[in-house]
Amino acid sequence: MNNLEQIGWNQTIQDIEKETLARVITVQKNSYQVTDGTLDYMAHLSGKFMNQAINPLDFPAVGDWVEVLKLPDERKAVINRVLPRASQFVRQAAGTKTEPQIVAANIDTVFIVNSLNHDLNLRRMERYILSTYESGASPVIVLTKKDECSPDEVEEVISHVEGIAVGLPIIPLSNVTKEGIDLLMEHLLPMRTAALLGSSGVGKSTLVNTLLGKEVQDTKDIRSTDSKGRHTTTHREMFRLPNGALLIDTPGMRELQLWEGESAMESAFQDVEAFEEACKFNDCQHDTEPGCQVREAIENGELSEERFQSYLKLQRELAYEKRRQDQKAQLEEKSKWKKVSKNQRDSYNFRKMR
Ligand SMILES: Nc1nc2c(ncn2[C@@H]2O[C@H](COP(=O)(O)OP(=O)(O)OP(=O)(O)O)[C@@H](O)[C@H]2O)c(=O)[nH]1
Ligand SMILES: [Zn+2]
Repeated sequence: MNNLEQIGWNQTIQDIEKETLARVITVQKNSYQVTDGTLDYMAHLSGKFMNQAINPLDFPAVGDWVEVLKLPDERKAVINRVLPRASQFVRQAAGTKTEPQIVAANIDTVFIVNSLNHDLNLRRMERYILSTYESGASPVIVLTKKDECSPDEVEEVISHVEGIAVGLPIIPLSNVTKEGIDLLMEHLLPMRTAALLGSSGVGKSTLVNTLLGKEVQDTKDIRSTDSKGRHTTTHREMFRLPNGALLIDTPGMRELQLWEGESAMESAFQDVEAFEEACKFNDCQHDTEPGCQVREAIENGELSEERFQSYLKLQRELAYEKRRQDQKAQLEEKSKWKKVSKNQRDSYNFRKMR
């Protein structure tokens, strides 16, 4: 097996020398850790890269394929280029700036992890499904802690989840008894990349350990008895499973917010949009209009009021985001024209002076 195949490379690209390719496994501020499938390297961005990168999305993220210059003796590398991405998770950077930030790249499947035994938040799950579709990856719903529930309880949770995760695989499992892990493995194929998404405490780190068959990710239990400062060492964010599948578990995925998602809404809310399309009037507000299929679906129980409200709320948020982005684009356009016209003035003044 070629060493790049070990980190998910399954294509041939003629214009790159294979030896110079690596995959980003950890990002910490301006320092990167990359792997060529055999060795890990500490990497930084080359001057050439810095000169070309203008957009925050140009910078490498966990899962990115990068073209590097390797210094094998020192286990160091210089990143020259980020290869085009098959998928990308984007979130807004912290603070008030309307700036996108890339969380992870080249993910094929996202495991949306929830615990079966408490705090099942369907609205949050809808958001995760939406974010996953937005990124270009496929969602799979994972329900942990099956060992703590009776079969009836498991069935009940699944029936709730089925109502919102339309057509998606739903996998109940236990990290304790390992029941259901084999079903999860069907979505962890060699050379493909999966990532974990879900709230704190649902069992993501435990799942990583289960899948790797060893303790690599600290779990809650351990962390609480932990002395301070132990986590200053680099925390790996991408793992290779024994079968060759790759698994991304990055803290960035836990703070996702919505960013551009109109087409994703269609996928995540197919059921609601189908009712909407059937309304008698094109501009139906789903309020008191005659022939409103949305209201009818809610009344006869085909659609839950909560899901419809959640759909409206997410739509409003997306509209708000879009306005903010448009505003920002307008401002940028303005300042660009200011610069252009200043240049024109300058050259005009220059001609006059001659
Ligand atoms: N009974 C049972 N407990 C589990 C299972 N999976 C995880 N746990 C426990 O749940 C707690 C939280 O698990 P973690 O793996 O730390 O959760 P996490 O999602 O990684 O949490 P963060 O790191 O805060 O995001 C730990 O005490 C685990 O031992 C399971 O399938 N069954
Ligand atoms: Zn209607």
